[in-house]
Amino acid sequence: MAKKTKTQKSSSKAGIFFRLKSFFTGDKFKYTLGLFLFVFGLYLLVAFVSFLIYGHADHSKLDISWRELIRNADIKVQNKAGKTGAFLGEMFINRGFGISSFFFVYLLIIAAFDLWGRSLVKFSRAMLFSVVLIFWISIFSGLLFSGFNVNGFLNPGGENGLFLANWLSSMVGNIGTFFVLVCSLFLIILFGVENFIPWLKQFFGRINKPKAVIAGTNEVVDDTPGQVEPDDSISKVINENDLIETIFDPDSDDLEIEERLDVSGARSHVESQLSNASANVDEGELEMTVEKIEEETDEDFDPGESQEAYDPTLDLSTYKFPSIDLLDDHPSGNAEVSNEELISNKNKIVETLRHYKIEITKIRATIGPTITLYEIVPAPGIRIAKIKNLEDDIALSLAALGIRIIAPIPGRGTIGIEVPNQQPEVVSMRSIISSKKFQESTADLPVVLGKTISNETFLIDLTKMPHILVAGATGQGKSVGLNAIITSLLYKKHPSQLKLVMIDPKKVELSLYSTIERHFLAKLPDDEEPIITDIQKVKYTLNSLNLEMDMRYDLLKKAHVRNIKEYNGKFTARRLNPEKGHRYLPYIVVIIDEFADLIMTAGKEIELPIARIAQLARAVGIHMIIATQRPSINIITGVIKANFPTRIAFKVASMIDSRTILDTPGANQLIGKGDMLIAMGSSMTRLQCAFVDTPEVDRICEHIAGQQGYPTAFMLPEYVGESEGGALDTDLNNRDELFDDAARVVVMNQMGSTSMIQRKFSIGYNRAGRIMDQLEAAGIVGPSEGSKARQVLLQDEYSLEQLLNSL
Ligand SMILES: Nc1ncnc2c1ncn2[C@@H]1O[C@H](COP(=O)(O)OP(=O)(O)OP(=O)(O)O)[C@@H](O)[C@H]1O
Repeated sequence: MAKKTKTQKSSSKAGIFFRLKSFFTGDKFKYTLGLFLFVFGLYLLVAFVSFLIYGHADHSKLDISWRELIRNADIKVQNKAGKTGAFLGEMFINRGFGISSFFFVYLLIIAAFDLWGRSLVKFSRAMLFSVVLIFWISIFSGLLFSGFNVNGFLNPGGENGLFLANWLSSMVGNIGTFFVLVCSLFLIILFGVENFIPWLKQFFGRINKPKAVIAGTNEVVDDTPGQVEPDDSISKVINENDLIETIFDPDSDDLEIEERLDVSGARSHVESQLSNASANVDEGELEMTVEKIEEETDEDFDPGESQEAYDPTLDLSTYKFPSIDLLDDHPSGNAEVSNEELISNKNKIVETLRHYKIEITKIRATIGPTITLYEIVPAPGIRIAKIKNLEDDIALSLAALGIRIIAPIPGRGTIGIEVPNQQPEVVSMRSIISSKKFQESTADLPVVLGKTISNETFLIDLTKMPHILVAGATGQGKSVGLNAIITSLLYKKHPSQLKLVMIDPKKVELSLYSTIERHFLAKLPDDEEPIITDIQKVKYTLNSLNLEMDMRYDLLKKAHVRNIKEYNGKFTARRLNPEKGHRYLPYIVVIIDEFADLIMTAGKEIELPIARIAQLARAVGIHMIIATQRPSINIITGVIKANFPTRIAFKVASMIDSRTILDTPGANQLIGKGDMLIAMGSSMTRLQCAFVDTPEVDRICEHIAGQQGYPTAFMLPEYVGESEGGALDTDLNNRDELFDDAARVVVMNQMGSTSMIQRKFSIGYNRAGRIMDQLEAAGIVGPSEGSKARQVLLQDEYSLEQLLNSL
């Protein structure tokens, strides 16, 4: 009996304790305290500002004894916060820390918002820096105003500041105190201001940047954009954005070559060279100079050097980036378009148009790697649609395939006729990897695809795309295109920064990358093959990527950041604690080569996880590139299309296919062998895709695989298929031994997240999922809400303990 009473007493004590605890950790208390701090902060602000304005007038009153001040209502002060305000101003500002006391107002207000669950800044950090700044400013002001009061009453450093300043200068002298203050200010900025170091580096980099010297001359040119006048010395050089335009007079056979020099781009002129392989050709009255543009390259470029060394790369600190020598220089020279070809094409275009009574005032040709763009300016009054309709007639008269009319060319006020060159140029991967644009790119996931019609290297940042759909009939360059994308990434990214998920139902296309498994590939824990070829495994992998995405979102939320870049920035600045589950997040690029096979076999089971990744994964650094030979509407469904804003089309069989992929005709008129169109939003660009052959890819993979790698491939979270996971253990008599602890964690954090349980207890996803189901069955959390955390149904630990006792 006595024992029972004792137990009852102790359980009622525990009850009071829990009730008190849950009151002080409960929302009501937080909101009330928050309100109190906020109002007090505002009051203090009014008191301080009034003190600065009216302190002079109130000063004499503050000498009266405090008891008298309280008792005698006739004693009035001008401070808008009354006598208390005047007193607080005197205590905080004059006797305390001077004007830096305003930081107390700041701290009160951010503390209030923190309690209301709307963190303006991280409180502990703000607190630390405020305290440091309070001391710094008060000492500085104490030193500056030592010996006199502003306005006869104000002590800007406060008594504490004055005391510390006096003490410091007695120890190290006024000069020493000044140095101490300057050094400490530097440290405050160093630790307090994000990105201060990169800014500093950039600043010193700018000061130290050597002046560039034009090759072969002694001329020194400042490397600042827009500074160089187009004088004789630079008119000989041309950068990669410059192009040679051939301007024709439509009525004569004369050919006038014009060099268009981009003055704004002149800074790169000094490093680039135009090889003036000039040839004068006499053809009757025609005199013509043919010039070849050589795009600037830097064969000595070692991508390894351009990488900023930062923490995650230290895992494999000896990793050497592939060198440019692993790539071949597929010799085909530059665009070999003869003058005869240019003139004959021009004549045929003009004649065909004349035949249909279309007069033109100007015609201009721009020679690209595989096609030449003839731009025409029609005479006034000619309808554009009329020219557009002549596509087939012009193709017939030129006896060439792949003619495309762009009417009008956006932003140029001309009509473009793209005519394939008789001898197309192969754009080697080597030439574009060594291009200045790629080398100097600061994009997070830079991808060089090839060259535009004006011989510019075309570079995209995959993080901005953010997912790409690639289509093209068989043999038109799709696989080469995918290899070009992967190669670009491998040349710029360290294994710690990038992971590739390779899905290849055709089993042959991506198999050559299996050797870089331990460096760049990601797979499911129980997968043997790093390249996923089996449909069932593809389903699991895509679902697992969804889980990875959800886990990454949880981490981003915990870190109060919006995207992977900010998250990794914070992580590398050591502002996120790995013990709390934070980790460096590599970008994940998912590559699917033959998407049609997957959709035909598994339909929605494939389409839905892909669509979900495509909709949500951009912010967490997961990007997808999916390729198909069969761009029909049952493969590229509306859902897929809506979520893949960037689409690449190699030559396709029909106009319908072109419409399916690009929403417009055009891809059916391409000439194959890497000739492609890339649509990004409303803009469309024709490119010659870079060519990278299988032996080159092999060499790159060998180079990477020969180096020290991680012990395994990057492991994606374990995913249990519905068939296996259907019989989840929700029998509460058979609870997991971590059930009680997991319940406490969930209630304490008020967050029903499986990945949180997984992290806290270092258990696999399956077990964490099972515990979550048991928590649901016990009524502790609500049902699953997809990617969102589940609702927690118990508000405090006291109710939880009661429930656990009753189970
Ligand atoms: N960018 C390019 N430059 C020059 N030639 C190219 C280019 N791309 C592809 N080719 C040529 O076309 C051939 C077929 O290319 P690729 O293997 O990429 O086609 P595909 O579209 O992937 O075909 P499939 O769908 O059957 O795999 C290559 O072997 C090469 O000879």
